[in-house]
Amino acid sequence: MARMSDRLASLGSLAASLMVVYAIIRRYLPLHLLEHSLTKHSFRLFASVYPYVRITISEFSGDRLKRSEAYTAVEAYLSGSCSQRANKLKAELGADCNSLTLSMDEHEEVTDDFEGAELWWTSVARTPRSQTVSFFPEAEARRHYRLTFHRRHRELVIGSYLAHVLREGREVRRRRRQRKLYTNISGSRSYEYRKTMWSHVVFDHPSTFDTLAMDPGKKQDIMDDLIAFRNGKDYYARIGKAWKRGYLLYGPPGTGKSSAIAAIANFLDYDIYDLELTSVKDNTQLRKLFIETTSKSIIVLEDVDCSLDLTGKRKPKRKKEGESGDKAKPPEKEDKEESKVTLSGLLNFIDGLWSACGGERLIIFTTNHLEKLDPALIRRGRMDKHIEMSHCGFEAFKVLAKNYVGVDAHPLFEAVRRLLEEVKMTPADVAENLMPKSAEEDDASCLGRLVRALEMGRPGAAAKVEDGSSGDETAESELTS
Ligand SMILES: Nc1ncnc2c1ncn2[C@@H]1O[C@H](COP(=O)(O)OP(=O)(O)OP(=O)(O)O)[C@@H](O)[C@H]1O
Ligand SMILES: [Mg+2]
Repeated sequence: MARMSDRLASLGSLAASLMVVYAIIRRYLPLHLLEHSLTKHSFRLFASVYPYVRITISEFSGDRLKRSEAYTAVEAYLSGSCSQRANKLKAELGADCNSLTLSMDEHEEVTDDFEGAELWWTSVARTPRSQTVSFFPEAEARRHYRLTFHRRHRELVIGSYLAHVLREGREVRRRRRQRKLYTNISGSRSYEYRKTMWSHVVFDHPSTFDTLAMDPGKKQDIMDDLIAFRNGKDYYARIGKAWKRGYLLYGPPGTGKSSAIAAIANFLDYDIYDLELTSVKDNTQLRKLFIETTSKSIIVLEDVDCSLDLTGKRKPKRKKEGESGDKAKPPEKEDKEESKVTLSGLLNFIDGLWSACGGERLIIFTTNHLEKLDPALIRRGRMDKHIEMSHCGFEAFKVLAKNYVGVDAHPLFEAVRRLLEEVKMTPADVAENLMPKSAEEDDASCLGRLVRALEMGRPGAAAKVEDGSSGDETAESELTS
């Protein structure tokens, strides 16, 4: 594949000949009256023999405040191909701080192919000839990418290649970016003075569908649904529905609702907006919060039954079984001041006209008490998919056993299977029993602890312990063997 610089070298000799001819004409003929028109014509003549078109993409647009999105997309697009083709590369620390991201160094050229057309990208940096002293000389350089291609590819480049570069470049940037976990809880209440109502940290939760313990069929169903949603842009447009989907995760505490949300975010590679309703002043603020969310994100309302009661008057959040009412309840005054988000405001938030802006958002509610929720809030269309997170079954146990003690099969599995049919234990409790308590503890010991805990949970187990009789003789013999 010929480099653009080689092709330009041969064109250069043609241009040089033309310039010599032009210089001779200028020297010997009184052309001052005709100079303007001749210059124009000589350029036309040169353009007619110069078959290449150039497009320049500058780093900063007019105001120089923000890097142009087109430039960053081209930079990301080229970083993939340049690592294989360019000779001079620049390396910077990537978003994960563990790897280096490569990009083309200045005045370097790479060749690209697109549908049979050959195109050349050059990275150019020019330092302005000003004498001003800058503390950041690097930042002063004006950079741009130059795309050069044969004029016969003009339609292809303008019609589809540039869109391809933008799309691919954005995708590369998306893959490299760090995902974020946003919250609307803020130390200061003066949202008005801040640029955004959300604050964020880097989202780095290790939960995935591989580590999530649930029935494999149910898990696959959720994953298929998520894939259909992520690829559903055209479908949603065709059926006239905003590109968003509601999930309701319900089940007792410790069954993996929050873990499932993290697994979904990791699976889709989306950001999470964790919405704390009790910190939202009113419906207007709720709408603002929604508008400020970006696409490719999950908006989460945890324990929605505790955030808003069915009459629209909010209750303090996080008031769960075992928690004292006083602890969870905010001061009286604050309650009165902030009880302005209504049920209808929340319904609007989920599927009002504003909720369609931006697209590609998943809204997930979690609750421990499905029966407490207003049917309007969870009807299909608002919460399209209802997922029950239930007590640990044998299949879910196998996932936990693999993750926590690294075993796929063990003689104690049969006892666990029988006991799980009888005893309701949450995956959180199963996981806690399986977790080795010291570096020396082996898999049999961890599984044995789980079997004993399950035995204790059997109906009437306490009475049997008191009268000295054993619960499950088979399990007992497997444990001692
Ligand atoms: N299905 C599961 N798969 C894997 N781990 C689980 C699962 N359920 C619970 N766990 C473990 O138990 C812990 C608590 O789970 P999680 O916070 O997801 O429960 P939850 O349903 O959100 O509970 P709550 O209703 O109290 O918010 C997690 O840190 C995780 O390690
Ligand atoms: Mg939770």
